[in-house]
Amino acid sequence: MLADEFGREVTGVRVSLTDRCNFDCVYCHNEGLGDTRGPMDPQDDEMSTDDVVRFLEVAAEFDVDAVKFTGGEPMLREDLAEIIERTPDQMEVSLTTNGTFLPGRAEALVDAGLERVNVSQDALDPKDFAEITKSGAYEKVIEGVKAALEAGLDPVKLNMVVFEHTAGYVPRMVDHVAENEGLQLQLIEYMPELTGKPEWNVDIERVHGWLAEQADEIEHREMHDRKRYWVSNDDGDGRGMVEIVDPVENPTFCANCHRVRVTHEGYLKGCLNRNDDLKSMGEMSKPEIREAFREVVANRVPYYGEYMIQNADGEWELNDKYIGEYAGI
Ligand SMILES: Nc1nc2c(ncn2[C@@H]2O[C@H](COP(=O)(O)OP(=O)(O)OP(=O)(O)O)[C@@H](O)[C@H]2O)c(=O)[nH]1
Ligand SMILES: C[S@@+](CC[C@H](N)C(=O)[O-])C[C@H]1O[C@@H](n2cnc3c(N)ncnc32)[C@H](O)[C@@H]1O
Ligand code: SF4
Ligand code: SF4
Repeated sequence: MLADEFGREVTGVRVSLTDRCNFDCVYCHNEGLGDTRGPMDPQDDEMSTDDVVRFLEVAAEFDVDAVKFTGGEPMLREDLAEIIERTPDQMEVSLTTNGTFLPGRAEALVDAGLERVNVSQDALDPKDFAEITKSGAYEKVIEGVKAALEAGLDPVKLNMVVFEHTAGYVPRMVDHVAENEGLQLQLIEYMPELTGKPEWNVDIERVHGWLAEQADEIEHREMHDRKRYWVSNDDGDGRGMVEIVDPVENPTFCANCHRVRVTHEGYLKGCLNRNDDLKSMGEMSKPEIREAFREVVANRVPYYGEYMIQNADGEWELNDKYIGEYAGI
């Protein structure tokens, strides 16, 4: 297994299969690569099925045991089932999707080897949903969640970004997962770095505080040291798990970051928040990909805590050490 100089072993990879999307969510960071707006048809810049599989085979050689497929909207890839089918057996396969294409396709993905799915659902109301996603596909997403549960995906996590437009929904979403078996809720701290709208920020500590009051039990997940709150519904006959993903200015989160990313164009990337460490796999052979993977892992640094450090006033700023060396400025 490969580890960086901060002792962070790389156990997972996060592969973006496309930057195309049928939604236009107001907050979207597109995995650190900007805009998803553009043509819906397959694009020449996307990794081919063979490119994705070749990379996964190399990652498996380094004992990587989990892959997350994401995007853009990964289900726009017609070859998704084939990619999953050809993913090395040792890897747990999960998918993050907006859910609209799950109806009619969830079962085939499970047959191919998909084990878990996260579906982005930021509201429980079609009007609010449309405002956030710029799409009227609310019913399709609800159908998608149902299809995922019926296909046996376990758990089905609902992803909700907590920001100005959604913060008021948190209690209803928590009840919703407590009342519906098979669902879990993942509350994602809004990342303003990549959207340029700091005014939408919500203090995630307040959400932690509220959940701590509601919870029967609190756990820590190994990945990112994320907190998980187990909450019962009002009638006491249902219980749901709520996980908080709170990476912003959180050195503990970064210290427990064990994944390398791959962009849809086949660039290896050591950190979501950085684009100055990209390494193209282009036409590389397997031995060359092995070398590139080693190099990207070796150059990984915890973003908050090393790449960005706190000054005397407690503000985060770029560590001088990386100016020029990585940041290219
Ligand atoms: N900054 C940062 N954000 C992350 C990281 N991992 C997840 N996130 C945020 O959380 C969002 C949701 O992640 P998902 O793809 O649903 O899944 P996950 O939380 O990574 O993994 P699972 O919970 O195991 O399914 C991502 O799109 C990011 O916004 C990370 O390592 N760094
Ligand atoms: C980029 S999307 C790609 C997968 C798929 N299209 C979807 O929406 O689930 C992956 C996740 O990133 C989250 N996300 C996007 N922009 C974000 C931001 N600015 N802050 C926090 N999370 C964000 C979304 O909510 C979604 O759950
Ligand atoms: S569905 Fe996912 S990729 Fe598409 S715009 Fe929304 S968050 Fe971004
Ligand atoms: S180092 Fe920190 S910001 Fe970068 S991907 Fe890992 S957890 Fe996210």
